[in-house]
Amino acid sequence: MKILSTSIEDVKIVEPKRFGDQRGYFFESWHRAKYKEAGITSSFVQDNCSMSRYGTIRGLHFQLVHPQAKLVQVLKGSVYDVAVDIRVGSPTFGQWVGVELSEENGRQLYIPEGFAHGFCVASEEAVFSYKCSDYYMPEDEGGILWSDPGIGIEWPNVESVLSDKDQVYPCLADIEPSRLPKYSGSGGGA
Ligand SMILES: Cc1cn([C@H]2C[C@H](O)[C@@H](COP(=O)(O)OP(=O)(O)O[C@H]3O[C@H](C)C(=O)[C@H](O)[C@H]3O)O2)c(=O)[nH]c1=O
Repeated sequence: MKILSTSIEDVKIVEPKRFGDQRGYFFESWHRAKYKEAGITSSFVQDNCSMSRYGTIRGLHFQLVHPQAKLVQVLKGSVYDVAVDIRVGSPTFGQWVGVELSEENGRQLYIPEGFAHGFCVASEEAVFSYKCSDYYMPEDEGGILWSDPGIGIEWPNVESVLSDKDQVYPCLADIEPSRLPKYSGSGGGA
């Protein structure tokens, strides 16, 4: 397994070792001891899976009181995956990381607590699978507009297919700081 840094400390790209043979391929998608040794110490409690068609954008979502660190990957297809640092007080507050995740590149992205997360589907369909370090709490969910000009995410040029709620989230600058997670120093789970 390889761990790659990104422009935001604590957001890591993980490249699990893939074993290919005449049947196809195998890789370990999670291994607590090996990931801990690599600095990813979150204890995940919920796995999610979604399938989305070309052009879908899901996000930017976060939970406030029950923040979720995530280990995300694409099992089929390809997405442009984005993590935005929304931790009040963070030196990289408002900055974002975008990474292509695909079945082909086999990459995972580790996103610590305190980030807004979203992705855009660049293939005909994408099956997106991820681990969360806290349970889904709909009443605790917040969101930021995917096209927030103050963040300036460079999404790939695709039609944007969004849920009703994802179309009306506020921009980061319009959210009360008390409604955003707080920065508690680097190493938030990574
Ligand atoms: C997230 C979630 C959703 N649901 C139910 C609630 C809705 O009836 C349905 C679809 O939910 P939603 O439209 O919020 O799904 P996404 O837009 O894929 O949300 C996710 O999108 C971005 C990319 C994320 O990182 C979050 O994990 C999550 O917010 O699944 C559940 O039952 N459990 C869950 O954990």
